Amino acid sequence: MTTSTNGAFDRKPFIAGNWKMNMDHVQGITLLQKLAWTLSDAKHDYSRTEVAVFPPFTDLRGVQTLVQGDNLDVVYGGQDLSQFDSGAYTGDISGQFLAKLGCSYVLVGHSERRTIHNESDETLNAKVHAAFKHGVTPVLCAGEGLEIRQAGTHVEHTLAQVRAGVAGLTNDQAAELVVAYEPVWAIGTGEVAGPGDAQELCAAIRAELEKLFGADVAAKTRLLYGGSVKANNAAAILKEKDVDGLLVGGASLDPAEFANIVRFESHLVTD
Ligand SMILES: O=C[C@H](O)COP(=O)(O)O
Repeated sequence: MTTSTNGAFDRKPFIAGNWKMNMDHVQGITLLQKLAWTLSDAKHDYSRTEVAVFPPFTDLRGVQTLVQGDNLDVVYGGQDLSQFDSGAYTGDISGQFLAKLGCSYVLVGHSERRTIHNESDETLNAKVHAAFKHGVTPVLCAGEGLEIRQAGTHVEHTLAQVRAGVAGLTNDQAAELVVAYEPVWAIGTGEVAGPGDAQELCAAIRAELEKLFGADVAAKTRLLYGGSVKANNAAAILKEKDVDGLLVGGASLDPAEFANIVRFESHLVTD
């Protein structure tokens, strides 16, 4: 993450909490209230760092009501969407429904969807297009498992997932897209990829986007790192040039911890 001479970030930092299958709709409201109070007490500047939460589908209506009722600057999104608009797809959720609930974002291709639900690159590309069709910005997730990391093919593996996910996007869509690099071996394990690992992959993804869409587009696309992020490692990862934000799992369930991650700027050590 680099800043220009006036102290503005090249791309607006994006700190996102993925609640996964945690927090029922009552617990979710309490969590979001506590997070908003904590950030308000700390006078968090939302115009400087965007804050997003990704609750389970069943929480979204309550989150929408709280955000609207209390005028919160927190944005929110779904953890998945269907590639289809409507119809006989039992259990699936249309991007149209997410848009109607005020979702700004939707996760696409989280490793837990790729592995547990066997979602293919082709399906995920259709989901990316479905999100844009309904006016919801996709956060496309990509990253390698441990065996691929050990074999040393993690860069090519991740880039192949990204290429498949962004196929057919317009330049405007590619600029709006968010991509999250999440090495599977670092998710929920306590194993954190070092800042250098996060930078290596984010730089490679940006270079790939530049090849596909041009330098102007690639300079706008925000790239996140996710995998065992905590308040004590967030700032170091975000200091890396091509890392524009974080996708946080477990630590986003603790409002104090997550608020500290959001407030990474106060932990930045100047060289
Ligand atoms: O979506 C979030 C990532 O899967 C990271 O989860 P984690 O922070 O619990 O490792």
